[in-house]
This record gives sequence, structure tokens and C-alpha cells, in this order.
Amino acid sequence: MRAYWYDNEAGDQRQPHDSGREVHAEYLSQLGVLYCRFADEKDVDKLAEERSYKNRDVITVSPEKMGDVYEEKVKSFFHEHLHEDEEIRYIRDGAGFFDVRSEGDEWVRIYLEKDDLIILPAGIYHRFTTDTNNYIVAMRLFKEEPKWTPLNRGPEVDVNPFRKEYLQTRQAIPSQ
Ligand SMILES: CSCCC(=O)/C(O)=C/O
Ligand SMILES: [Fe+2]
Repeated sequence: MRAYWYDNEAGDQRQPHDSGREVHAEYLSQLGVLYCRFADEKDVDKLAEERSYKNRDVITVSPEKMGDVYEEKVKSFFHEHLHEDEEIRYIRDGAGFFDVRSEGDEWVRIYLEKDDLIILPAGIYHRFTTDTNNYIVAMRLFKEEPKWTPLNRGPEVDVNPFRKEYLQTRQAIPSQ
């Protein structure tokens, strides 16, 4: 895992867009974003049990696996959105970028590779993209049935109760 401020330069989303300004895991945790490195899948079983995650699936995001819909899918993952549940992703192969909004509404880019696990809190605005290798395999954990429900950023979603709850719990974040 490596986290840094996104450079906001135009260009391919799959490029690193690395401003060179690093972000530490402690700051991510202030945003409610938790990171772990698990070499053993049993550690994920334990985490799933502790947090009452009953279901999981494995998604491969690549042109080989997805065919014609790959570009469309990557575009939809990169559209800024939130979920009403936590997003837990455990990377099994390949790599990709999760971008999360900071308390000042800037993008923090988090690069994840095999054995990295991330937990994004409900209500945080974020987006995802593969890197230039166009290949990631991720385990997705679900409390209930496997389902991906993004709520794209907009005035209605800004006042979504899960968004408001997220902002309330993050009120005391000092800017970095
Ligand atoms: C690599 S998992 C696919 C992306 C995804 O599920 C998501 O919610 C991105 O924000
Ligand atoms: Fe998401």
C-alpha cells in the first residue's frame, strides 16, 4: 500500500498521478479508512467473523475477463460515489487505485497490491481504477447478498443519511 495526494493533472486515470506528497495510514484512519496487510486468508476469515460479514465473492477486473464491458465498467468504478455500507476489498492479484476524499475534499490516492485489504466507511466519497496493467483480482466482502450499489455524488446524495452520519463522525479531523 502506498497513499499520497492525487496530483489533479489531466490524463489517463490509470497513471499514478503521484504528487509526491505522501499520506500516512494514521491520516487514513482519521478519515475512517482502515488498511491491513494479510498474507494469510485466515486473517480475513477472522475479520469477516468479527464484523459479521457473511458473504464474499471474487471479482476480476480486466479486459480478458470482462471483454467489451471492461472500459465501461472501469469508467463506472471511477465515477465518484459512496455506499451505504462499508466497502471491504482484499486484493488477491494485480493492483489498482482507490481514491478517497479528504476532509478538505481533496483526493487521496491509495495504491493497493496483492494481500492488501482496505475498509472504506459507509458514506465516504471515493472511486476506483485499475492501473496501466489493467488487471486486478479482489475479494469483496458483504454482510448480506453480494450487491454493488454506488450512489453517485450529487446534491441528493450529499444529504443522504449515511453521508451525514459519516461527516458527523469525522468532524474533528485536523487537516494534514
Ligand atoms: C476492485 S473492486 C471493484 C471496485 C468496487 O467495487 C468499488 O466499489 C469501487 O469503489
Ligand atoms: Fe465503491
